[in-house]
Amino acid sequence: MTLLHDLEQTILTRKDSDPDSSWTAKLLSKGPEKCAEKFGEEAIEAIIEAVKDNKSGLASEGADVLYHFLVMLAARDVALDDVLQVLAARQGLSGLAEKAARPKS
Ligand SMILES: N=c1c2ncn([C@@H]3O[C@H](COP(=O)(O)OP(=O)(O)OP(=O)(O)O)[C@@H](O)[C@H]3O)c2ncn1[C@@H]1O[C@H](COP(=O)(O)O)[C@@H](O)[C@H]1O
Repeated sequence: MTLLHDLEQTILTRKDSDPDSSWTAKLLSKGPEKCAEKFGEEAIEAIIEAVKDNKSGLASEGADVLYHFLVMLAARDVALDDVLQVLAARQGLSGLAEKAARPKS
Protein backbone atom coordinates (compact mmCIF):
# COMPACT_ATOMS: atom_id res chain seq x y z
CA MET A 1 0.00 0.00 0.00
CA THR A 2 1.20 3.47 -0.84
CA LEU A 3 0.58 6.56 1.25
CA LEU A 4 -2.02 7.65 -1.31
CA HIS A 5 -3.81 4.30 -1.07
CA ASP A 6 -3.86 4.62 2.71
CA LEU A 7 -5.31 8.12 2.43
CA GLU A 8 -7.89 6.88 -0.09
CA GLN A 9 -9.01 4.19 2.37
CA THR A 10 -9.33 6.76 5.16
CA ILE A 11 -11.37 9.03 2.89
CA LEU A 12 -13.67 6.14 1.92
CA THR A 13 -14.41 5.41 5.58
CA ARG A 14 -15.48 9.04 5.99
CA LYS A 15 -18.29 8.52 3.45
CA ASP A 16 -20.28 6.80 6.19
CA SER A 17 -19.21 9.12 8.99
CA ASP A 18 -21.12 11.87 10.74
CA PRO A 19 -20.46 15.11 8.78
CA ASP A 20 -19.66 16.85 12.06
CA SER A 21 -16.97 14.30 12.88
CA SER A 22 -14.34 15.41 10.36
CA TRP A 23 -13.49 17.81 7.52
CA THR A 24 -13.53 14.98 5.00
CA ALA A 25 -16.92 13.68 6.13
CA LYS A 26 -18.34 17.21 6.00
CA LEU A 27 -16.99 17.83 2.49
CA LEU A 28 -18.27 14.49 1.17
CA SER A 29 -21.70 15.17 2.69
CA LYS A 30 -21.97 18.28 0.49
CA GLY A 31 -21.88 16.12 -2.66
CA PRO A 32 -19.61 15.44 -5.65
CA GLU A 33 -20.12 18.88 -7.18
CA LYS A 34 -18.84 20.64 -4.04
CA CYS A 35 -15.91 18.20 -3.84
CA ALA A 36 -15.02 19.01 -7.46
CA GLU A 37 -15.31 22.74 -6.80
CA LYS A 38 -13.00 22.42 -3.79
CA PHE A 39 -10.47 20.50 -5.89
CA GLY A 40 -10.53 23.32 -8.42
CA GLU A 41 -9.89 25.93 -5.72
CA GLU A 42 -6.94 23.97 -4.38
CA ALA A 43 -5.53 23.53 -7.90
CA ILE A 44 -5.66 27.29 -8.44
CA GLU A 45 -3.85 27.85 -5.13
CA ALA A 46 -1.13 25.44 -6.30
CA ILE A 47 -0.89 27.25 -9.65
CA ILE A 48 -0.35 30.56 -7.83
CA GLU A 49 2.53 29.09 -5.81
CA ALA A 50 4.07 27.62 -8.97
CA VAL A 51 3.88 30.95 -10.78
CA LYS A 52 5.50 32.67 -7.77
CA ASP A 53 8.18 29.94 -7.72
CA ASN A 54 7.42 29.39 -4.04
CA LYS A 55 8.71 25.85 -3.71
CA SER A 56 7.56 25.19 -0.15
CA GLY A 57 4.20 26.77 -0.90
CA LEU A 58 3.83 24.60 -3.99
CA ALA A 59 4.66 21.47 -2.00
CA SER A 60 2.07 22.41 0.62
CA GLU A 61 -0.63 23.31 -1.89
CA GLY A 62 0.30 20.21 -3.89
CA ALA A 63 -0.54 18.09 -0.86
CA ASP A 64 -3.92 19.83 -0.66
CA VAL A 65 -4.46 19.12 -4.37
CA LEU A 66 -3.69 15.41 -3.98
CA TYR A 67 -5.97 15.10 -0.94
CA HIS A 68 -8.85 16.93 -2.62
CA PHE A 69 -8.32 14.90 -5.81
CA LEU A 70 -8.81 11.72 -3.78
CA VAL A 71 -11.93 13.19 -2.14
CA MET A 72 -13.31 14.10 -5.59
CA LEU A 73 -12.63 10.56 -6.87
CA ALA A 74 -14.27 9.02 -3.80
CA ALA A 75 -17.31 11.24 -4.22
CA ARG A 76 -17.78 9.79 -7.72
CA ASP A 77 -16.82 6.21 -6.78
CA VAL A 78 -13.69 6.23 -8.92
CA ALA A 79 -10.76 4.30 -7.45
CA LEU A 80 -7.22 5.66 -7.29
CA ASP A 81 -6.12 2.46 -9.04
CA ASP A 82 -8.37 3.33 -11.99
CA VAL A 83 -6.35 6.53 -12.43
CA LEU A 84 -3.01 4.78 -11.90
CA GLN A 85 -3.90 2.12 -14.44
CA VAL A 86 -4.53 4.81 -17.06
CA LEU A 87 -1.10 6.26 -16.28
CA ALA A 88 0.55 2.84 -16.40
CA ALA A 89 -1.12 2.03 -19.72
CA ARG A 90 0.22 5.27 -21.17
CA GLN A 91 3.71 4.08 -20.23
CA GLY A 92 3.10 0.86 -22.15
CA LEU A 93 2.65 -1.08 -18.96
CA SER A 94 -0.97 -2.08 -19.44
CA GLY A 95 -0.27 -5.71 -18.55
CA LEU A 96 1.57 -4.62 -15.46
CA ALA A 97 -0.78 -1.82 -14.57
CA GLU A 98 -1.99 -3.27 -11.30
CA LYS A 99 1.54 -4.05 -10.16
CA ALA A 100 2.65 -0.54 -11.09
CA ALA A 101 -0.29 1.04 -9.32
CA ARG A 102 -0.04 -0.89 -6.11
CA PRO A 103 3.51 -1.94 -5.22
CA LYS A 104 3.85 -4.55 -2.50
CA SER A 105 4.33 -2.98 0.94
N1 LIG B 1 -4.80 15.36 3.94
C1 LIG B 1 -5.75 15.95 4.47
C2 LIG B 1 -6.05 17.33 4.18
N2 LIG B 1 -5.43 18.22 3.38
C3 LIG B 1 -6.14 19.35 3.50
N3 LIG B 1 -7.17 19.18 4.37
C4 LIG B 1 -8.18 20.14 4.81
O1 LIG B 1 -8.76 20.75 3.71
C5 LIG B 1 -9.27 22.00 4.12
C6 LIG B 1 -9.10 22.93 2.96
O2 LIG B 1 -8.39 24.05 3.26
P1 LIG B 1 -9.03 25.47 3.15
O3 LIG B 1 -8.02 26.45 3.63
O4 LIG B 1 -9.59 25.66 1.77
O5 LIG B 1 -10.23 25.22 4.16
P2 LIG B 1 -11.24 26.18 4.77
O6 LIG B 1 -10.86 27.59 4.46
O7 LIG B 1 -11.39 25.78 6.21
O8 LIG B 1 -12.54 25.74 3.98
P3 LIG B 1 -13.56 26.60 3.15
O9 LIG B 1 -14.13 27.59 4.13
O10 LIG B 1 -12.77 27.23 2.02
O11 LIG B 1 -14.56 25.58 2.65
C7 LIG B 1 -8.58 22.38 5.42
O12 LIG B 1 -9.54 22.35 6.46
C8 LIG B 1 -7.55 21.29 5.60
O13 LIG B 1 -7.39 20.86 6.94
C9 LIG B 1 -7.14 17.93 4.80
N4 LIG B 1 -7.98 17.26 5.65
C10 LIG B 1 -7.70 15.96 5.90
N5 LIG B 1 -6.62 15.31 5.36
C11 LIG B 1 -6.38 13.90 5.71
O14 LIG B 1 -7.58 13.20 5.50
C12 LIG B 1 -7.69 12.15 6.46
C13 LIG B 1 -9.01 12.27 7.15
O15 LIG B 1 -9.04 13.46 7.91
P4 LIG B 1 -10.34 13.98 8.65
O16 LIG B 1 -11.19 14.60 7.63
O17 LIG B 1 -9.83 14.98 9.64
O18 LIG B 1 -10.99 12.79 9.27
C14 LIG B 1 -6.51 12.30 7.44
O19 LIG B 1 -5.53 11.36 7.03
C15 LIG B 1 -6.03 13.71 7.18
O20 LIG B 1 -4.65 13.83 7.40
